[in-house]
Amino acid sequence: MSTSDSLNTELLKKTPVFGLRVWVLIGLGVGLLIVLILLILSIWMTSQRKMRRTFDKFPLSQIPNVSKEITVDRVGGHSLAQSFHEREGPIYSLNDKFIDKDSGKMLAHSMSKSSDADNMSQCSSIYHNDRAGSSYSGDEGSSGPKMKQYSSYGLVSASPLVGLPEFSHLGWGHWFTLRDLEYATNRFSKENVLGEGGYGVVYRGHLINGTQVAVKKLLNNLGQAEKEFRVEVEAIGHVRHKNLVRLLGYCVEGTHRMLVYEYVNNGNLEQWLHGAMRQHGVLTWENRMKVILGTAKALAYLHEAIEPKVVHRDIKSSNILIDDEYNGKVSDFGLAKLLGSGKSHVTTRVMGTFGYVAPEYANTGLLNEKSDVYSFGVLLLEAVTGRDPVDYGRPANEVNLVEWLKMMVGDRRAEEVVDPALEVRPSTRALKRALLVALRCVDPNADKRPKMGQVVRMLEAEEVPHREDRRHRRSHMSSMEIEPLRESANSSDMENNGGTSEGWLAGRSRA
Ligand SMILES: Nc1ncnc2c1ncn2[C@@H]1O[C@H](COP(=O)(O)OP(=O)(O)OP(=O)(O)O)[C@@H](O)[C@H]1O
Repeated sequence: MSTSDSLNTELLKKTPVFGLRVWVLIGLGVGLLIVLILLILSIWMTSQRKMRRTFDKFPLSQIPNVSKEITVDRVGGHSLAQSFHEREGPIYSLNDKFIDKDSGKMLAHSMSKSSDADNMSQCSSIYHNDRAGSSYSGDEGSSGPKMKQYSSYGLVSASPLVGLPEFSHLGWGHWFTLRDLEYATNRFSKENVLGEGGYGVVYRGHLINGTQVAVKKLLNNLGQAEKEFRVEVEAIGHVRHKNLVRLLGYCVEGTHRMLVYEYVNNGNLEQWLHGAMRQHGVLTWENRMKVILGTAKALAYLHEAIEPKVVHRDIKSSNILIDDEYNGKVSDFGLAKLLGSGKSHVTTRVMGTFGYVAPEYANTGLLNEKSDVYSFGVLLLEAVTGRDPVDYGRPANEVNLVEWLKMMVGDRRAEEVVDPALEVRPSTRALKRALLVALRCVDPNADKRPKMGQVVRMLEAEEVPHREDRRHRRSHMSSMEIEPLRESANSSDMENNGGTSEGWLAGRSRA
């Protein structure tokens, strides 16, 4: 028998497997193998595609660190940073750039100069320099941009990702579509409403990657041009600090204007002092001071560390959000400007909130960062006393918190102003320090109020020295810190009440 005949015979033999012949079994085996290979291939390809899509869509934690390659072009022989430094900017011009004053590095550049800023299908973005742990190392001496897509202003134009949400892979934020945010907030459901303020309704949301966010749906009757809105949001979005609520992105679609913020999960100071969060217990003195100090640092940053400086205009307890470690985070900064001051309903917003507004701002509309300092002083008094800045439920001489406080200090009754809800009272020294700072901040004379940087230093000072250390104290706490207090006390109502805060703060008893 030939070999092929014997092979045929072998193939035709029946096997114990369902009596199938050998050749049928071999065929089945090969077929199964092919199907298996195809299956594995398709699973692999699908997972690859998914991964790419997730990355494209929400790379919040995966922004590639390419800032080292950023170059800052020179304009007329000057670096941009230098030329911005040389220019005296207005208080808050969002079409301008933010610069870290210490380093002179550019924090942000508005997208208004982008050649394709008008093109909705493109996402222009900007780069930032986070003060803490910056990875920016722009080579200012470089003769030209290293990456093609940078315009000569250092702007980045991300390539259009047709059909996918835009994101700025070098900069701070995301351009969300209305659909993204509808999905995140369950179609802006009532259950997700966190609250409503003068600017619009705030919703809790979850992005597709699980990130919790707060979506502020702005009142859409502002008629603000799309480009202008985006320019301003992008400028605000770059101002970053541990104690400022982070803006993650925004949405501009039709008449919709939305801002997407990091979600801060532990209520706001107003709720802790007077409202919903009280059921979680009383905010301890230490946590109150932690929140206050964080707020002071954020304001010092806005006023003193960036150029042009930012005046918040609406410092109040409901704008101080609190995280689960009791860090205070200032929200709504820049919104008054963002939404434009010319619009009628915004006018009241620009004027801040009753009880917190500095007298000169309320009277004349004159605005500078010292108005924020005043509001901060009121906030501090609110935290110390647990009282509302204005409370018509109280006797006439107690309605206005600042006036009442001055009266109490003047009457040597400062120990009585502490929030009675506090289970553990602060030490006299800690109380003195807080009141000293607050009284200086609410000085009727704006020029005499300290800068926020000074406020931070005063709050951080280990302790207010004893009376016996007074000589020493002059060097410890600079005269800058003591003298204005005496003057402020003299110029304030306290004098009429027979005493000065400095007298009390120095531990003197009334003769
Ligand atoms: N990023 C956020 N994370 C968590 N909650 C937030 C966030 N932003 C705002 N909220 C909450 O949403 C609610 C509404 O906030 P919003 O700032 O709009 O109003 P407001 O501060 O009460 O008033 P105003 O508009 O006058 O500032 C508040 O309870 C606030 O604590």
